[in-house]
Order: sequence, then C-alpha cells, then structure tokens
Amino acid sequence: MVHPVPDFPRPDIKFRHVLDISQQPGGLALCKSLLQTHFAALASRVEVPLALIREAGKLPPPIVSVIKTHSHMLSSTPNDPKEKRIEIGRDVVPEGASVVVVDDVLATGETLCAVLQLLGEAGIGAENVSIMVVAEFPVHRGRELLRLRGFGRVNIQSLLVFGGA
Ligand SMILES: O=P(O)(O)OC[C@H]1O[C@H](OP(=O)(O)OP(=O)(O)O)[C@H](O)[C@@H]1O
Ligand SMILES: Nc1ncnc2[nH]cnc12
Repeated sequence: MVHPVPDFPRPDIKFRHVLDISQQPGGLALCKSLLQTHFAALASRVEVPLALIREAGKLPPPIVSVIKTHSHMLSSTPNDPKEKRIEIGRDVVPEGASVVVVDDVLATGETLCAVLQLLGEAGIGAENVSIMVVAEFPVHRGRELLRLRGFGRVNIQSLLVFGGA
C-alpha cells in the first residue's frame, strides 16, 4: 500500500509515500481501524475532542507556540527555514487530560519533541501523552532524540517500520 518513489525529494532517497495510504480506497479506514487496535480512545471513532497542532499563523489566538527544528529529509528547497513554530489553541486540551498524539511519520523525532514540548507548555505533562505514528524510519533515530530530550518514557507505537536503525 506504501509505494516507494526513487530519488525524491533528492537523489538517493527512496521516498515512501505514506500519506498516499489515505488516497487509496479503504486506506484511511484501514489506518483508523489499525490505530484503534492500539488505542481504544481515538478521537474520530469515539468522539473525544480532536485538538489540532498547526504551523504558526494558522490558528486564531489564544495559542501556545514553540519552535520546531524541521527534519532534514523532506526540506526540499535550500531556502526552507531551519526552524518553524508549531501552535495549539491554549485551552483546547484541559489540564491533566490524557492525550493521544497521531502523526503520519516518525523520522528524526524533531516534530514529536516539539509536540511534547508544546503540550507541556499547554499544561499536559509527557506522562499523560501516548504517541501513534503510521510509519517510522528508524534510520533517523527519532526514538533516540526523544530519549535525549527527556521523553524516553513516552509510549510510541508505529503501524509500519521501514528499514533498520
Ligand atoms: O520525525 P521528523 O524528522 O520530525 O519527521 C516527521 C515529520 O515530517 C513530516 O512533516 P513535515 O514535512 O511538515 O516536517 P518537516 O518540516 O519537519 O520536514 C511528517 O508529517 C512528520 O510530522
Ligand atoms: N524514506 C522516507 N520516505 C518518506 N518519509 C520519510 N521521512 C524520513 N525518511 C522518509
């Protein structure tokens, strides 16, 4: 279901088009049901609130915001800024709530570190967060970065793992 695209976005990279899963018939439903086997409380199935985390400038105030150093892999143009900000509405997740973070890819781990930091700023400790990704690329050592940044105890589950560490 995830087809490889050679030499994208740069020569010698075998890109795995993970998001294409959602463009294939039944793909999104398959993902949802696989994710649900890992986490009983997925927002779209059991109607717990969905909290969006977006790049800076896309959510109205009040927001909480942190810097995100972006992953080298998909920074396709040399002019891409080295860091961006990500944001969440300040009061969308009640303090002390349990949160399941869902993202498509875990590669370097910069994104998930920024997300955990952002949730921390919003009053949600890492002990109340679990993470689910569709695809993990261990070659980029994302879990190691999370450990180094103090998030080693956060539960991370991936549906697909491409290659070794
Ligand atoms: O584990 P990481 O190395 O952070 O990569 C994973 C992130 O990269 C992609 O997003 P995007 O292309 O927006 O991220 P980028 O700008 O950081 O490359 C993807 O949707 C993940 O959120
Ligand atoms: N090979 C790859 N394909 C798609 N996304 C990625 N993120 C990091 N490595 C990747």
